[in-house]
Amino acid sequence: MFAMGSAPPVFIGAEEVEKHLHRASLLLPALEAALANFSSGSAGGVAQPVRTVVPVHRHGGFLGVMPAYSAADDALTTKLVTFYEHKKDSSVPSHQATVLLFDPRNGSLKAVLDGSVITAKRTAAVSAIATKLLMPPFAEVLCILGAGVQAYSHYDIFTELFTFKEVRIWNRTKEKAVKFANSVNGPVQVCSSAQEAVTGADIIVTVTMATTPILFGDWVKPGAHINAVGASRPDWRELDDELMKNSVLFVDSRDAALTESGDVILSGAEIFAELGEVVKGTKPALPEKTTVFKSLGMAVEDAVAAKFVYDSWSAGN
Ligand SMILES: NC(=O)C1=CN([C@@H]2O[C@H](COP(=O)(O)OP(=O)(O)OC[C@H]3O[C@@H](n4cnc5c(N)ncnc54)[C@H](O)[C@@H]3O)[C@@H](O)[C@H]2O)C=CC1
Ligand SMILES: O=C([O-])C1=[NH+]CCC1
Repeated sequence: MFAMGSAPPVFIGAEEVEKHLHRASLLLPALEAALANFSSGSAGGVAQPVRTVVPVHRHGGFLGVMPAYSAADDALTTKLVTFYEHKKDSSVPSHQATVLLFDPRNGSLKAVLDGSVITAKRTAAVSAIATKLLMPPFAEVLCILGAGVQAYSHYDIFTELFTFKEVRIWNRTKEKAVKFANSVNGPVQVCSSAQEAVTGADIIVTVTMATTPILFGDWVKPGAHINAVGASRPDWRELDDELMKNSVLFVDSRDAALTESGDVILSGAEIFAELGEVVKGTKPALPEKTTVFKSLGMAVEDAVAAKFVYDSWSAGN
C-alpha cells in the first residue's frame, strides 16, 4: 500500500509511451550524456549494477532486473524485462518490460510505465549514437539481420538520421523479412541469405534471437561498422570469432560485456573502449577500421527514457 500523503503511482501504457516518445531520436541528447556519465565512474553520478538475470529454465525464459540512478537526470528507475528464447505462444512478444519510476527525493513510486516501447527505442537510439561515431565515411548500404521489434526501431531511427542508397534485410524465416519490407516507409531489399545481405554493406545491425553465429567475419566489408544487439547471454553468439577478433570492439559497459556477452567472453576479443568514452572524447572512434559495437542494454538508458516520457506526460503534452 502507499504511505499516507503520497499519491498513488500513475500507469503509462504502451500507447501513451509511444505518443510521448514518437521518435527515438528525441532521446539522443539525454542518452549521449548518460553514456558519457556512465563511463565517467563515480564522477558521472550513475549508479548501475550489472543486470541480475534469473533463468526460467523450465520455460526457456529469463527475467532481467535493471535498476539505475542518474544524478544528472535525477532519475531513479528499475526495469523488469522478460525474454523468452522458445516462445510457446507466438502472439506474445519475446521481450516484455515494465519500468518503475521513483521519486529520488523520498523513494516513493511515481509511475509504472510500459517498458517495451522504451526498450525498442532507447536501444535503437544507442545504436544510432554508436553508428554516428564509428561508421565509415560515405556509408551507403545498411543491412539488418533479424526482422523483429528491434529491426523496426533500428530501421526507423537509422533512416531518419542517415541517408542510404540501399537498405537490406534478412531473417531466418523469409516471410517476416517480406512483411518488414512491405510495412516500412521506404524501399527495402529482402535477401535470401545473411551472406547476401551483408556482402558490401557499410553498416550492419544484428537484432536476432540467435544463439550461434549468424554473421561471419569473412563476409564483412573491411571498414564496416556493426551494431551487435542480440546475444545477451554468456553462451549466446551472433558474431563469429574472426569478426570479433579482427574488429575494434566497443561496448556499452565493460563489466556487462565481460559478464553477459557470449560474443565477447567466448571469442576472447579485447575491448577497446566503452561507447561513453568515445562520446566524451577520451577514446578515439577509429571509423576507418572495422568496428563492432556490442550492445547489451543499460538500465541508465531506461532511466533517462522513462524520465523523458514521464516529464512529457506530466507537462500534459
Ligand atoms: N542490446 C540491447 O539493449 C537489447 C537487445 N535486445 C536483443 O535484440 C534481439 C532482438 O530483439 P527483438 O527484436 O525484441 O526480438 P524479436 O523476437 O522481436 O525478433 C527476433 C528476430 O530474430 C529471429 N530469430 C529467432 N531465432 C533466431 C535464430 N536462432 N537465428 C536467427 N534469427 C533468429 C526471429 O525470426 C525474429 O525476426 C534479441 O536478441 C534481444 O535480446 C533486445 C532489447 C535490448
Ligand atoms: O537491455 C535490455 O532491456 C535487454 N537486453 C537484452 C535483453 C533485454
